[in-house]
Amino acid sequence: MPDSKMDETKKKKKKTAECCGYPISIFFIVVNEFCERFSYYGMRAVLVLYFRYFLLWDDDLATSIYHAFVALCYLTPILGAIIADSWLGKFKTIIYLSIVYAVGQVVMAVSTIHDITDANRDGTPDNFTLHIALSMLGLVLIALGTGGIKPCVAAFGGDQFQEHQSRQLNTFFSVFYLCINAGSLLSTLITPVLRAQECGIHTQQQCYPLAFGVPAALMVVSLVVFIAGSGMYTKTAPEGNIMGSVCKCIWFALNNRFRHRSDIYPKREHWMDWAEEKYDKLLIAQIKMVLKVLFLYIPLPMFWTLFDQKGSRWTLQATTMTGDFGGFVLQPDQMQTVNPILILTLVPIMDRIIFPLIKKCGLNFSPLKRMTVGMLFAATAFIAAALVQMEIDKTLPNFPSSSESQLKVVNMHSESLIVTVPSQEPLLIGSFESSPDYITFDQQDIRLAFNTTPEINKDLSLIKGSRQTLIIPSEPAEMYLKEDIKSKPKEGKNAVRFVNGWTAYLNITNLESSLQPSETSNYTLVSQGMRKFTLTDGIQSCEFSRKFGFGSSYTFLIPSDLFSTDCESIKEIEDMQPNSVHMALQIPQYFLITTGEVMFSVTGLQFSYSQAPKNMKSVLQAGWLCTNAVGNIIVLIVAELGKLPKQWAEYVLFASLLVAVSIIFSIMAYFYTYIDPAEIEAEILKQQETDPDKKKKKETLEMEEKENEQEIKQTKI
Ligand SMILES: CC(C)C[C@H](NC(=O)CN)C(=O)O
Repeated sequence: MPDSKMDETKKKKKKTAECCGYPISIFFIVVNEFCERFSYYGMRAVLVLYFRYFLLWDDDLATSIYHAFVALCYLTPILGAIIADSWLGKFKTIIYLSIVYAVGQVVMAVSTIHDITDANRDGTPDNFTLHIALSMLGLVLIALGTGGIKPCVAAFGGDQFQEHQSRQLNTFFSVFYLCINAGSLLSTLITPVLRAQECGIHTQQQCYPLAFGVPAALMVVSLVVFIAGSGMYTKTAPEGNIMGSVCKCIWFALNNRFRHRSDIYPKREHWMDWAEEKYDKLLIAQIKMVLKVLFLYIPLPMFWTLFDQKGSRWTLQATTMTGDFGGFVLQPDQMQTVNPILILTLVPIMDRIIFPLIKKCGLNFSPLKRMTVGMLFAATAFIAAALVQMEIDKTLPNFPSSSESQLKVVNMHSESLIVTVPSQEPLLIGSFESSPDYITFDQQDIRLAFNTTPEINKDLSLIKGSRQTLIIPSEPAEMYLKEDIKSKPKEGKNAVRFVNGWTAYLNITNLESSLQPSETSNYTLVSQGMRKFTLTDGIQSCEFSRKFGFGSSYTFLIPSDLFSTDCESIKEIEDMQPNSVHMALQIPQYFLITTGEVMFSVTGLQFSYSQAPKNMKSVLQAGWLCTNAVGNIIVLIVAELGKLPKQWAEYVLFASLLVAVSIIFSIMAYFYTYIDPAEIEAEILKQQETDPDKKKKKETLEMEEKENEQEIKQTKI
């Protein structure tokens, strides 16, 4: 860094106003971070639902676009860092990219207003292409904004501290992390509630515009708060195209090393020293510092691979559990809020009690050791998840394998029936009852015999890997097969269907269409809690209520005396038991992974700042965030490729991989020597002032280059 610029920064640093030992300016930065994270996580909380139920994408497309968006959000930091460190400086970069971000959030919110294309006023958008185009544009702008400012805000916060405030600097990173999680916790709780409201101009629909609009407003607030602190910040000037210089310098070092590969040239301490002929010693030293840290980052994505499965695999696991806590009911996706809640409690405990206690015991719990322990905690969390999964597996129905088929028989006939089934004892099925459970067959084609008069023999061709129910209506000869669900219903919901034993058409609330006599409806999904169904044939009606748990499936048999018994004679057949393992069992795994996160992520954030040269702080923050993006990409790949037959086995595999990676990381960390970049930089600057060799080396190189050029010309002639 040129001396004049260093002096300028120092001069500015002297002026910063303090409160309790902290620069006042960081107040604006942490509030800005809180609002920004509220905006980001709030929008993310309802994004998949928007894809699924507004744009009507299928599950796979919705999940893939969601993960691709998250990965993009953690890849764009490198762009933001380059802009900040090389061109605009952190302050301006944060302002400009925050504007892009806010515009993105507004575009996203606009894309969710169904009325803008609902010309026929039926409550569904008429022009999906416009909504998709707007939302994709919004998401790209958001990813650019959120990712772009992310490395700059943390580093800019760090820049506000002076040399004597190193203790406060560490606390700042913890408070910064607290704000991230406070913002994420509040928005994850609030935006789903906003989404559940109904709003609209022509028709009342789920209120996505409000759920996306509030995060957009918070982003504007975040920008205003940041600008409000403008007069108080320490602003370090950008250093010119630093990334360009870094790349050229590395390229030159590699080239020069290759040109001097013969043994006659004396070895140099580091391969980057081969750039000495042309480049500043300071730049070379700075690149060495950055490369050393980036090398150390190589194993880190594995941590995020496990960490980010909270939102996917662990939430899916929660859908096979029960969330009834007596006084309140927790939905499967709400379990994720346990993470920010624990962060808010664990960060102060670690900072104020655990780490000082460890220090008091005389143990050197260095940042890299903390990160290793953090990884081990995350691995243990996955072992805990595997144990919970084993408990769940014990309660799951025995679903058919891909070569098996399963069958249940429902008798709606007025008399009991004896059914002869291949390689089974004959089944006695009472009138208006079903066979006790699904019968599993290895073959697809089976023949059933019924003791009706005359006897009926029925050849069935079952579907492999499926569960089916054979419905025997009041007229047994008209029996038919109906396909059943073969996995737990999504999102912890309950799948219900009705078989119409009433003598006329029936309309049932929540069902798509009316039911003909003897017909079986398709499944409809209902949430946990008390649910009411009104059944009517257009003349008479009655109400049927039932309390549902999580993840069950029922077939309700409607009798011929439906209205005379006021719906009370409806019979339920439990096709799938409700979940019985409690979601509270997930708390230990959340506790372990969050402890791991505090040790790994908060420390990593501090480490990336402290080990970076002054002009590359944002670049290193971006490198740190990229480890997260790579982790997310690994999740995508593993989810696609590595389908293990048992979920618990997959958890154990991930835990083992992380243990292996943490061992490698601890070895790498053992050889890492902590540095004070400012000290090294100052020393080199001092040396350079008195180095007569430098000029000579440059001259020699220039001469060599000229000679080469002449040689080339002569050869051409
Ligand atoms: C760990 C993320 C890369 C950073 C952080 N997330 C959390 O703190 C989640 N507990 C964020 O900045 O969003």
